Amino acid sequence: MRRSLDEDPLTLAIAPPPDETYEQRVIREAAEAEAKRISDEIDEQIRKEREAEKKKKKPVKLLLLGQSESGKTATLKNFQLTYARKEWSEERAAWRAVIFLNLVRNVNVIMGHLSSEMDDLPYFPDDSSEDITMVPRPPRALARLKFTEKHKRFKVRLEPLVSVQHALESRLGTASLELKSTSVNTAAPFEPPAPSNRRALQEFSINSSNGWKTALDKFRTLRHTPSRQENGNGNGNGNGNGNGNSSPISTTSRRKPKSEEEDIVEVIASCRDDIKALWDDDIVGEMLSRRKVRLEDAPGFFINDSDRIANRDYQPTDDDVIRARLRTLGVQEYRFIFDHGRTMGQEWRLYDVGGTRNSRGAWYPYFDDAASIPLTHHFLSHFHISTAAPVSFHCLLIENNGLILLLAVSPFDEKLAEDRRVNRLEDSYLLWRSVCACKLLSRTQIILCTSPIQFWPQPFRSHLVSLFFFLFSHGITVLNKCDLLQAKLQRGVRIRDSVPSFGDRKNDLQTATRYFQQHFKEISRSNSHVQRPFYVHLTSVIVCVTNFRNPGFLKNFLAFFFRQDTRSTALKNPSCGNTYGVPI
Ligand SMILES: Nc1nc2c(ncn2[C@@H]2O[C@H](COP(=O)(O)OP(=O)(O)OP(=O)(O)O)[C@@H](O)[C@H]2O)c(=O)[nH]1
Ligand SMILES: [Mg+2]
Repeated sequence: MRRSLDEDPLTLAIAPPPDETYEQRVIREAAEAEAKRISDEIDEQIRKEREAEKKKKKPVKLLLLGQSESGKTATLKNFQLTYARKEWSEERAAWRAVIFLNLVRNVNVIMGHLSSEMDDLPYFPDDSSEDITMVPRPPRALARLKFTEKHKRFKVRLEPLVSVQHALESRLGTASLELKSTSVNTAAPFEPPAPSNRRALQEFSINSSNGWKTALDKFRTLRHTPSRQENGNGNGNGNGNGNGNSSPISTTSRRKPKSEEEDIVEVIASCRDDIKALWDDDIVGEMLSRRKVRLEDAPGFFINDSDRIANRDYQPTDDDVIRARLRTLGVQEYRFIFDHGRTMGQEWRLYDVGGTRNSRGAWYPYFDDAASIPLTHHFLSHFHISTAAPVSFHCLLIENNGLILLLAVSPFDEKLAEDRRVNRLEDSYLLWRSVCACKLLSRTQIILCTSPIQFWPQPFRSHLVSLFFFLFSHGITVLNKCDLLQAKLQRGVRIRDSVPSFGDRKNDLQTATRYFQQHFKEISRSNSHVQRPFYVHLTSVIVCVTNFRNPGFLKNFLAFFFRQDTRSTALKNPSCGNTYGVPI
């Protein structure tokens, strides 16, 4: 049975009264129009919010690549420091152990050299399978150094730091140990793995549970859960358990973790004056220079800060954390929700990889934008590359997002830690060439950094991410490890001695950076399947300072970061790049 329209209860309810006057009708219709306007406004608002939500939800994914020690993790830390401050400050204290380890390890390196020099022996750092011919030895023609009682005392007093190093290493896990050798002898691991290098892939897993986060977590857990451990010992009090004084820390010690940590701090603090005296000692300085040991340029160098760090109350500063060195293992995924700034609420996923040659095989799956299996943290931690897993199965991470390749030019005269036969710069060239030639990446914009931005003055650091936004759209070279490069050149290290093709060019920063950039550009041009735009930007602190003397640069630099629409302007106008970049 059909009801007539007049009988519909809703229609009846909203129908105007039958005796409505003309004035009443005008008022009613105006009210209805106003209600509709408000309703439309609300709908529009909801639509906009949904759109914004959709945009916001799409995370920005960024893959950080580069050889070991090129500064990938330092770059990641810069992101975190700038845009996820809460997480950063929660984590900062846990870096104390890493910084202690970095400090102690450097002291132990000096002590190793000192002992062998005093005994007139060559020194082989750690248990590395170092080629004897590559170990720097003092020239025989020089007179023997005059060691005194003071040096003997250093040996005795700083001896406990060896055990401290081992204790810290065992706490922090594999990431705290630098790789000393590898069976992989190629810089280009991203070709689909041939049977011959599948073995290398097997050596590690893609795992988010073995990186610095986990290393730090281990340390944090130990610090925050003393009571559980203490119960086992039948004594509920963490202090004064009669284990004595600053005796060397034993890795096999069964003492409570909290007191072990206190012991570590105690030993380091008690060695403070000797560390300083050792570093300031002229004979030791002469010995290191004869042996061509430049600890100041090495990752995680903190001896100059030992007064502050070898201290019971020491708490790491932001700079300390960025300078701290802990190797990345496998592939690590980090998620940041930016907690302020223009991109507040935006989720970023950064993928930090291990850069040693034997780790690079793990990068390949991350280039694959053919498949699109969503990758979660959980998934990562259970995903292993094995000889059985076909590479095509590996999943997309980078969709239409970016990739930052960090290549250091400053170690032009250094060797890879994992393969002492390979020059670092040569490895960088090979790496860059294979990334350019990689078909999977042929349409990916690549950001080539020659080091992270960690040594920028603080005010400029906060623009790091904005810079990367810009770089995303370009595929740009950022030459950024100029602090070390310049220091090296100023000390008189000649590039041509390590890079013969550099020839008789001027041995200064500007000439060197131009030369290296040109080389990278040539490699890109001759190896890329699809030509990429190639701009060069100098971003290290030293170059920044130089550039800031140029008002044009400063104006553009600031305008670029502070104006909402500058990014698109810069994109439309390629000459913009030259204002603060270097045309080559
Ligand atoms: N002086 C100087 N030191 C840098 C620079 N970039 C990185 N470092 C230091 O070099 C060390 C290595 O940097 P990381 O960020 O750990 O290198 P990585 O690329 O993550 O290395 P892997 O994890 O082994 O692949 C750290 O102690 C950094 O503080 C730079 O531009 N100048
Ligand atoms: Mg790293």
